[in-house]
Amino acid sequence: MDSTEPYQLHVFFFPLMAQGHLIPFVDMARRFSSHGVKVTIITTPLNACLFSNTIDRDKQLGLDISIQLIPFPSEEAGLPKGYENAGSFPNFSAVALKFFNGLSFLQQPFEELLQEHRPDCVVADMAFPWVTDVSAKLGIPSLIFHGTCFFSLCISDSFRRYTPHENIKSETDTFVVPGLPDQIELTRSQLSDDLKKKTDLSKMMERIRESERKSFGILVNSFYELEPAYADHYRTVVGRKAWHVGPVSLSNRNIADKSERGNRASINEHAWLRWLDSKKPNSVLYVSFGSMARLTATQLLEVAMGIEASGQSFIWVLRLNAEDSEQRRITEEFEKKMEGRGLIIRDWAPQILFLDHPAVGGFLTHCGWNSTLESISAGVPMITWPLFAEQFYNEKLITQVLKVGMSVGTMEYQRVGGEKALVKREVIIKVVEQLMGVGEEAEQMRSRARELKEMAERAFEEGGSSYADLTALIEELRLHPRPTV
Ligand SMILES: O=c1ccn([C@@H]2O[C@H](COP(=O)(O)OP(=O)(O)O[C@H]3O[C@H](CO)[C@@H](O)[C@H](O)[C@H]3O)[C@@H](O)[C@H]2O)c(=O)[nH]1
Repeated sequence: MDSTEPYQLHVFFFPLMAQGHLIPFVDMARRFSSHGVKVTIITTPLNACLFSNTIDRDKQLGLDISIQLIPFPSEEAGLPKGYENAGSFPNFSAVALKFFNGLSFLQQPFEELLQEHRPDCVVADMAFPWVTDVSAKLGIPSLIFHGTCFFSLCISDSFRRYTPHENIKSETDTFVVPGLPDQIELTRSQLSDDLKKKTDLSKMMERIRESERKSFGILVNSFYELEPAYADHYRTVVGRKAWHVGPVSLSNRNIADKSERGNRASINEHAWLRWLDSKKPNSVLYVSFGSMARLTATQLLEVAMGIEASGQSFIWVLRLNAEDSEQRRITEEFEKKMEGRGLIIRDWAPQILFLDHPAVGGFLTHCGWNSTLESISAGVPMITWPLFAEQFYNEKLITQVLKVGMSVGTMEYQRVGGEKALVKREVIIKVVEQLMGVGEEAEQMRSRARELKEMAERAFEEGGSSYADLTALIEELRLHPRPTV
């Protein structure tokens, strides 16, 4: 190598096997690679199939990026063969503990890869808290990725620090989350059980925090201008070193990468594009609950009836339970009735292409952070319907801080795959009409959403805050002592 050339860093990326984590991880890895870093993504065979075409295209463009496979420990974890991704299980709640416990079996193959390749840095999902120690043994710095925004990381920190929820008797009384830049209120009913009592998952969260403290820092898929008060709060009050590198979905520049992102879409591109092209700007509502959630038959019916009565054109991405004939019947009948006015997509949609289409004017979302940030990056206001994880926190950022969304008003934390709370059709009709209508509030939201889109693009481009943070991180890693051999 020419001695004037900067040293080429080698970074391992190790995502959790769940679409909400795998997708931003792959985007992030590709982003590092486009900055001249040699990148290796570590995952299991069935997860690799979900993005290997994209990586092959990057390689053809000359990027130094590759995938290293390790076996998924189905047998050791007591899980059926052929399921390697959290979103592929019909009822993830029922197997979540086995799945997370099973992740520890990945430690040995991961350690062997580290020994063999000695990368300069590891970016690991928070779900692998052992990575920090394993890497430190070899003198390799590790960065942790949570998948969510600064805002929600700050709320989680406040719960740990002040435990405000422990002094509240009622599940439905609101309380203020202490110590934050804004007055954010939640109810106990919106919190996960793992926060309210000691469970195996809450013990795992303890290990995650410990590994965070020992790590080199945190990577965040967000941009500074979106949540400046929370980015500052996280760095100064929570006290973690953090780099914001998002919105990482903007790493996908061409149609092939966008349409195959995370999976192969289950609808032909010409069919949906022709359909959306035939619609007026901002006239279509996009409805999706992410990669994990499955609504009950009763809830599906309420959504269907609500959308029908609202008179709104729509695209609805459905994730059904294969064995539930009632779900199939309801949605098939609805699909027939709505022909022309609505497009129903089963399993997987090219979400970022939909959100980017000028006809899409609103997104009914479960507030997963990726969907939220993708909607913001596309300038699309949201209807918020949080279900689980940190989605109730994200909802507050959307509706209260950024003011680019309206809530359906759900109050109850759900288990993944077992959604029970019922949002009635009347509520759906009202909020759809409000967001997609011509009122002043909706107009202001659309205008704020457009501003955020521009800010997101600027942050990601050369000269922007996310670009600068990534460049600074790469420089800092270059100065870090090389791993021990
Ligand atoms: O048909 C689909 C469905 C989903 N997606 C993509 O899949 C991702 C889904 O991620 P997200 O919106 O964050 O939802 P979940 O899959 O539910 O994500 C989990 O992980 C996130 C990151 O930690 C958390 O914010 C969520 O609460 C948690 O449920 C997004 O990139 C979507 O664009 C598609 O492309 N097509």
